[in-house]
Amino acid sequence: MTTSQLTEQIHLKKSFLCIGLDVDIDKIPKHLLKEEDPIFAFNKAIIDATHQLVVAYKPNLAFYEAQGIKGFQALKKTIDYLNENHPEIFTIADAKRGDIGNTSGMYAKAFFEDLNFDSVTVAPYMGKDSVEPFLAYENKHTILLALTSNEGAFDFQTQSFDGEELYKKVIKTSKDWNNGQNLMYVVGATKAEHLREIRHLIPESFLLVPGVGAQGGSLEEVCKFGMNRKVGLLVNASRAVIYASEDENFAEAAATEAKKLQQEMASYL
Ligand SMILES: O=c1ccn([C@@H]2O[C@H](COP(=O)(O)O)[C@@H](O)[C@H]2O)c(=O)[nH]1
Repeated sequence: MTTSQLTEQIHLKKSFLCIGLDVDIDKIPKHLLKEEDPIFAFNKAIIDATHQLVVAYKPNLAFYEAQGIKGFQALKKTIDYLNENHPEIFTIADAKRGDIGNTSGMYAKAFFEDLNFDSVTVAPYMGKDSVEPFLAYENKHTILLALTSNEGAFDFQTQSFDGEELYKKVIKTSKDWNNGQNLMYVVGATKAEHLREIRHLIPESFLLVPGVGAQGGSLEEVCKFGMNRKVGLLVNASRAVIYASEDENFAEAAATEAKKLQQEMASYL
């Protein structure tokens, strides 16, 4: 999917909401446990109930890897279900990968060819040759961790080296990498006050913004400081949406929470 197609969807749906499919088997409604594949059954119900309200879904790989082969099968079924039924929805493998070049090439092949995600999150700290294998894929997107939503972001990312904060150095340096037009960046909603400066560095890039909902980030502030003339934002909420209810009505409850976020987003567009 191209970024223009993604922007079209944002305007069509009046939404830049991404739902995080972070499925913890211990948190899903108990009646689903008798299904052959409870994780996929949960995801399918959430997708069926919310797809008109969102422009992206983001399964976080940790939740699937934690379930071994069954988790991988559920992930594969989920991405296939999305690509077959909702090809207009942007998909993000939140995997935070990155390694020496030939290994990164294998990660890129796994997420872009085999699983056919539109994008994957990548850690920048092994540098250019660890990221460029992802960037080489046309119409696929590499979402680089810039300023993350967690407290530990202050340990390294906001520390100054040669008078410049490390996350800014990451952003500036990455712009010169081959196929840098395929980059997007992760900026936590909990760090919204940094978005104005980030927008000076990358006025046109899409930002994936996790941290509203369970982590307490403000959607209003994210929009105030982070929105560009083409919107340029994908705001993620996982737990606050998918675990809105533990009962049989969990998918409707998720849709209600997603609708609240979508309506607030519509008011900022
Ligand atoms: O800086 C980051 C990068 C990634 N994440 C991921 O986003 C979701 C957030 O989940 P919530 O339940 O809405 O808090 C989760 O998959 C994180 O691993 C992030 O939170 N911050």
